[in-house]
Amino acid sequence: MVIGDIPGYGKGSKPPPHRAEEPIRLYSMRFCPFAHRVRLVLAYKQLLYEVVNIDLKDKPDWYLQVNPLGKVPLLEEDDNKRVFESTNCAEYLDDKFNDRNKLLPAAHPLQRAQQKMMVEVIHGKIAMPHMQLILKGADEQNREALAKALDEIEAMMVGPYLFGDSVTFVDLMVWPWFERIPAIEKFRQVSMTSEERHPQLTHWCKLMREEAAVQATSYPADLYVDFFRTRDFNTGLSKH
Ligand SMILES: N[C@@H](CCC(=O)N[C@@H](CS)C(=O)NCC(=O)O)C(=O)O
Repeated sequence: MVIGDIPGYGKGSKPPPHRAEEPIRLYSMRFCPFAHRVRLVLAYKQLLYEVVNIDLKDKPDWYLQVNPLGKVPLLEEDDNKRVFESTNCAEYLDDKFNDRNKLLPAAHPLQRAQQKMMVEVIHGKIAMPHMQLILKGADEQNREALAKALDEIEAMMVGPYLFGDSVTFVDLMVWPWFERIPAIEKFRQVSMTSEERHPQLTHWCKLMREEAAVQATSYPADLYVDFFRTRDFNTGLSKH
């Protein structure tokens, strides 16, 4: 697969016709961590799907009819069923294809709720406040703040995986940000994590990299670095 060369549909384009052989379509942007969540679930469930990348800087008018918010990810099935919001897409796929690699326990409403809360806490603690700041320009204070947030996440871990002894919804929903840490370290030439300080998270990252779904959806650090170089961190926009 040539990841670096898939074009995004921009203004003036026409919506591509559905392909019968891939009944699920994912509207995406190659480097979007929220879309990455959905790619992980699709791969974990071993589902066939088609990707339509949208040029978020120059969105086609037709995409605003697909998603009134104009955001990716969005799932669309051949019968025009549409689902957006990444965690909603993940839960939808998990429930619809509930005979394959279940992520959220069907019979445990409290555990389902706990997993969803854990995703929000982890994402809220690392992604927005600290990783974004370090991407804009790392300083020692930002790095220590991220390390402290990782201390708290490590303290929340229940097993070798984030919510127990096997992959769950939580692992797949937060992995996109952890996959980007080595790339951010390379881009800003900083060290954000260490095995000494976060042994359990380091071990979890190793386990996650062994997962087939992670391998099928992961990009090399250099590809992220190339993307970061094109990005305007004040507006959040990039050429992709
Ligand atoms: N809460 C949304 C966030 C999705 C999101 O922010 N996607 C970004 C790309 S990474 C986007 O579509 N940005 C374009 C825009 O906001 O117009 C989700 O979880 O799906």
